[in-house]
Amino acid sequence: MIIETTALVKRFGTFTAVDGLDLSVEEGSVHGFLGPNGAGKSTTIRVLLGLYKPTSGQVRVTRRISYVPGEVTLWPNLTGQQVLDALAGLRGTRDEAAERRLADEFALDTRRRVRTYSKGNRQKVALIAAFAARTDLLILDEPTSGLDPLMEQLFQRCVRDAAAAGRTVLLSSHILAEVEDVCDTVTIIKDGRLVESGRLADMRHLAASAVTARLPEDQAAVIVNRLGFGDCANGLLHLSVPRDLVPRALGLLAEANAQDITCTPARLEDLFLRHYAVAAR
Ligand SMILES: Nc1ncnc2c1ncn2[C@@H]1O[C@H](COP(=O)(O)OP(=O)(O)OP(=O)(O)O)[C@@H](O)[C@H]1O
Repeated sequence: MIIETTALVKRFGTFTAVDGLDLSVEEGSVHGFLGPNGAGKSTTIRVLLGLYKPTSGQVRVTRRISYVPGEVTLWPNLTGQQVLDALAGLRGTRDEAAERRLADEFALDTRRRVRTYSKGNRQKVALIAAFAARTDLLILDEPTSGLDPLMEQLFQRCVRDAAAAGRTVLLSSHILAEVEDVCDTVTIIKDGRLVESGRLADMRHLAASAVTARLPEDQAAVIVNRLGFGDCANGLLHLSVPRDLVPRALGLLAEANAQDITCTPARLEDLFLRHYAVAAR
């Protein structure tokens, strides 16, 4: 594990922001870090970075980290290039060719002063510095909130490239499609506690597929009866089918000569929203 926290607690006065969190991130993985507002993601990340001292619990993490926050604040009077120079100076190692290539791809004019940059452009400076650095771990805390869709695509490619190069990525995000596209494992937290953690593929398996088909109501009723679930309205049958029962359900529909059969695999969005809602109760 490149990140491992055990029973991590972080209190601010009497308020407990992180409440006994076990977070494990395997080396080489792209790990999504999810949870509703105020769940404790940024606080956990700040503990990992050494910016906050844990109240109790253990933290193990590599020291070779690049970090990109959601709100990037930089020296306003420096140009983008001077900021990249300064960050490289602090880090001590540098791959200037990679920085130039990324600045080009992100279409960032590094000759301009940071003061004149939009939120997205400030994020680009931090992302370029992070991706170009030769660090083992990228900690990205909602890093794409200011990026347009084209840049979001480029961001996702950079994450995949980082993973292909053997680096680990911890990505905190509210953009579920982004997490679904780039992450292989996720941790969901709420109120500073773990709700769920594991491989995305396994979580998908736990969720139901949506099956619809058109067939006469009496035949639909037979299928609903045999499966033990389902709703039929206006000749359209709706089934929410656990993954392992999908072949059986489709077999029954084919036997009954159903028309317009559709089968949609579980969307992670539904799964996450369910988790958020369950956790919020
Ligand atoms: N320095 C601080 N002092 C007091 N309370 C804090 C401090 N930092 C965070 N908190 C509180 O801890 C809780 C967790 O905040 P945190 O920023 O870690 O959540 P988050 O999961 O990152 O949320 P979001 O998705 O909105 O960014 C919040 O209720 C917040 O108000």
